[in-house]
Amino acid sequence: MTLQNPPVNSLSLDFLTEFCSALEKLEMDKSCRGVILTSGQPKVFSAGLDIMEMYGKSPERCGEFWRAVQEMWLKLYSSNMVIIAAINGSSPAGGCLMSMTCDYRIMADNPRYSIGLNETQLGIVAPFWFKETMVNTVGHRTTEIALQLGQLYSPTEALDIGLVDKLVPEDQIIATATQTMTKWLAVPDHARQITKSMMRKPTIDKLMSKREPDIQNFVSFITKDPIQKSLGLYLSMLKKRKS
Ligand SMILES: CCCCCCCCCCC/C=C/C(=O)SCCNC(=O)CCNC(=O)[C@H](O)C(C)(C)COP(=O)(O)OP(=O)(O)OC[C@H]1O[C@@H](n2cnc3c(N)ncnc32)[C@H](O)[C@@H]1OP(=O)(O)O
Repeated sequence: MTLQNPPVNSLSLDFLTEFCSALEKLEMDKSCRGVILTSGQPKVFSAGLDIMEMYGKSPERCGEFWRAVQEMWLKLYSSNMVIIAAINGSSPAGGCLMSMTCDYRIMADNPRYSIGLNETQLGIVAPFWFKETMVNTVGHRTTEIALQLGQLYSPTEALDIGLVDKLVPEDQIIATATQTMTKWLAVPDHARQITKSMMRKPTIDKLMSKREPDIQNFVSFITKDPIQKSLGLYLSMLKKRKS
């Protein structure tokens, strides 16, 4: 699957809806046992959640957006397929979350790229299921530091902490992902799928049982004046940096 939402693959409501529907089709297709997730945009895997979906929007619209974010995470994290992330660009916040739901992460070895959950840098807070996905990936202590600082890691740093599994030159990323997929698909599906589910079920069940309160939490948090102000400042910083 190639992410194509120019310029930076930000995760808008429409894009998330389209993504989930495409993933569901693959999940139901018995001939599809694995997916390589990559970006069709230069330099960026995904810029994370579309900040415009959280800025100046009605509570109803924010709730609809958050349900779509939950759906994307649930579909990816609980997929029966082998999902390999070929991270061919920067992957902050929601982009990092998306990468962490995959079974294996291969990143392009380019020091200009970065990956991490940088929410606190925007004045917002990564919800419990973002946090738990990271704990499940790199452990508790590393997550505590990463989340409080809103740390973005270079590919080499990400490899050191286990946030990605392998670094390769960018032009070898798909070939490496394909070789890796062959190895993963050599394991009998049922045994691998049960094992994957055993590892991830507690985190998935926790969000499933708290979906509505999590949406309400998000809406009440994101629509608060000081949070809207922080997002506005961050957006103007992004635009200014460009000029
Ligand atoms: C008590 C607890 C309660 C908890 C309740 C929940 C709380 C809320 C949780 C919310 C979780 C949020 C998760 C997120 O994912 S937030 C998004 C974070 N993303 C970022 O910080 C990335 C920002 N972008 C960048 O750093 C760069 O754009 C990037 C490195 C990705 C690419 O750089 P590049 O130089 O190639 O491109 P530009 O910066 O020039 O960007 C091009 C245009 O795209 C716009 N842009 C970029 N990122 C976003 C985005 N995420 N959303 C919307 N728009 C984005 C950028 O402004 C440029 O626009 P213009 O061309 O119009 O200037």
